[in-house]
Amino acid sequence: MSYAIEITDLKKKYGNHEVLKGINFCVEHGEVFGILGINGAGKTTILECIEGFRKYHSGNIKISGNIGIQLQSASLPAYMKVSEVIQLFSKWKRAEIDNSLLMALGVTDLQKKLYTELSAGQKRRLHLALALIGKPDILFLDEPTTELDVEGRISLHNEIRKLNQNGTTIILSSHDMAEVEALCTRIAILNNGVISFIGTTDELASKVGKKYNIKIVSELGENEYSAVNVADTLLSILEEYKQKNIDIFDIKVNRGTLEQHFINLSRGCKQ
Ligand SMILES: Nc1ncnc2c1ncn2[C@@H]1O[C@H](COP(=O)(O)OP(=O)(O)OP(=O)(O)O)[C@@H](O)[C@H]1O
Repeated sequence: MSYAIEITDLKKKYGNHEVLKGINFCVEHGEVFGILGINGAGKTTILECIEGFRKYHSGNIKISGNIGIQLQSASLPAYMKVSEVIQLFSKWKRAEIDNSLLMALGVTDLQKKLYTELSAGQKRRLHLALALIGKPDILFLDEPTTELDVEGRISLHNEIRKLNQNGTTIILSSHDMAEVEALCTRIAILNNGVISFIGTTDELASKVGKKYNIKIVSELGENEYSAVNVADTLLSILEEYKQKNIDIFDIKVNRGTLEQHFINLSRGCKQ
């Protein structure tokens, strides 16, 4: 089988700090593949090694297709106009500017603005548009929706989905399990320099077991409970509050993040 990306035994150190201790994974053509991990786990390092921006000490990286890379925030000169940045990138990539793409990403109306005048969300959109000049087969997104509000995240997620439906293979890094659940066909979780899980989010859920957090805000303050069966647990909590005549002001039920469960499991923490 031919893969879009094949990584074999990738190792990387910064001084004596071994950040990647032998990473192995493949990304299939047409996948949205997520790399997850806590701060400092090495997500950006992996992406930058694959993109060719970072040297690595050993291992192999094979890429099949042309690539587009979404820049990090504040990575362009502050006083360049958006139109100038777009022209610069299209010359550099020797590709025509795709006006329909700029329109779809909401970049058309920003062209007269200086880069420094853009909001975080507008910068993310511009960075995505720049990454897509030349129609890459494989798109790299490093924490694509950090700093965005809910509306900005949803709209960028929709654009990412559309790109994937049109055949672009996407590899993204994130700390946000909700984001990767919404977007990714498969995920890899990075932990202490190795991949401690690879598979679908459903496979991860069945591996760690589904748990929910119940938060009760009452006249006594906030109390949190963990539950596998929400209805049964909630019922018994409510009975207890009723018997003790305690006023409840608010109840919230969230699914505990799969990522946290998994990281806890792999560190041997009590669930
Ligand atoms: N240029 C560098 N020199 C020295 N150490 C570095 C360098 N870049 C990264 N590191 C270290 O390597 C580790 C992994 O960093 P990396 O940025 O790859 O993690 P990350 O998972 O992307 O983190 P985050 O989620 O915070 O962006 C961290 O401990 C970091 O301090």
